[in-house]
Amino acid sequence: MTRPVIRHVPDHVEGAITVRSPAKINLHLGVGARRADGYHALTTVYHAVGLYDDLVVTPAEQWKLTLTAAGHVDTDQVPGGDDNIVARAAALFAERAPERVRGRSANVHITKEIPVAGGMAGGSADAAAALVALDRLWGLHTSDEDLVALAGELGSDVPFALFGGTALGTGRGEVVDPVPDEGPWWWVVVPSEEGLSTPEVYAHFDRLSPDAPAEPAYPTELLAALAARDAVRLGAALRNDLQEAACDLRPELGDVIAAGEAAGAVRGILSGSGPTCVFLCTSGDHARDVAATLAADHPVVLVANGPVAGTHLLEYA
Ligand SMILES: C[C@@](CO)(OP(=O)(O)O)[C@H](O)COP(=O)(O)OP(=O)(O)OC[C@H]1O[C@@H](n2ccc(N)nc2=O)[C@H](O)[C@@H]1O
Ligand SMILES: Nc1ncnc2c1ncn2[C@@H]1O[C@H](COP(=O)(O)OP(=O)(O)O)[C@@H](O)[C@H]1O
Repeated sequence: MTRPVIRHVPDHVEGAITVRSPAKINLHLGVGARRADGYHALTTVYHAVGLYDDLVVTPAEQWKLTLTAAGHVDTDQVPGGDDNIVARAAALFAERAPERVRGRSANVHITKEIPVAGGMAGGSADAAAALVALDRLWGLHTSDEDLVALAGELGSDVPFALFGGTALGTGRGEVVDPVPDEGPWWWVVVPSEEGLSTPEVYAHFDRLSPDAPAEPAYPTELLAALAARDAVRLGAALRNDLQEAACDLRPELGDVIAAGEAAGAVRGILSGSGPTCVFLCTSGDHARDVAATLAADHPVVLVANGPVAGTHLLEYA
């Protein structure tokens, strides 16, 4: 581990613990051919931005999961039972450390700001927060290395939520190496009312790109632009190999990207598998100007900066 991934979380807490996890965008999403295990080889540059989900976790006799959300979040799309990725995180601990988890449960309340099925890894953020909070609440003392490994079992994007910042993702996205990035970069975020399914976008990518290379494109110029702290250069280097497939499934996304660029953004790009579109701006004021223009035609327009911290503690009792 090149640096601690979880900031300021004590090893063990007795009462309630509130853990925060950020959304991500992909500054570079190089997608290779589908592998034998069904996943696609990726070379991606993850970037954590300031939209967050918070989990409040308290000890309880029986498991209970509740949810509240910002107005732009479609909570109907979030499963309440065993399919919720937070419940899957708890089940994974129970499977790996049955004698230590036996007899323990928790109440988990999620406060969601990250759009659901939006390509911003909101579920992954919740999973990362749950791993950290339940580990502390149940006194499991899981090492950072093991938490990252468990995160990778829950989803390809989950390890990055633990790291935050800006990082290179390889493998199927679960191998995370932090990249120096002093930022700040300013983004306008335009979610869609209806989410897009990540597997469907990857499947459509396969149809459109039957000859995708085994080795995805490497982001040499993008990493240089980050180091140079040059927004125009960074804008030109943004790349998302899933964008064509997502825009083919949802043609209106091309119009959203064009509208943001017409409003003066340095560059617009799809976030992950979409449908959220993000727009690079040169400053906070510039982002607010672009957001104000876009807000005339789009019901939800947010401003966020990055890079921000990965999963971290807000408070505990
Ligand atoms: C596209 C990306 C880009 O960062 O993000 P989102 O748009 O979902 O946020 C990720 O690759 C999504 O990661 P995540 O959402 O964790 O995916 P997983 O749960 O691991 O996998 C869900 C499904 O996505 C497809 N999948 C995922 C990762 C990958 N490298 N290749 C794939 O083909 C597979 O069909 C898999 O069954
Ligand atoms: N805690 C959770 N928050 C959001 N979605 C969840 C959660 N648990 C399970 N899901 C499921 O995961 C799917 C993908 O959600 P999400 O992580 O928000 O999007 P994306 O993969 O596009 O970044 C949702 O459609 C939902 O069915």
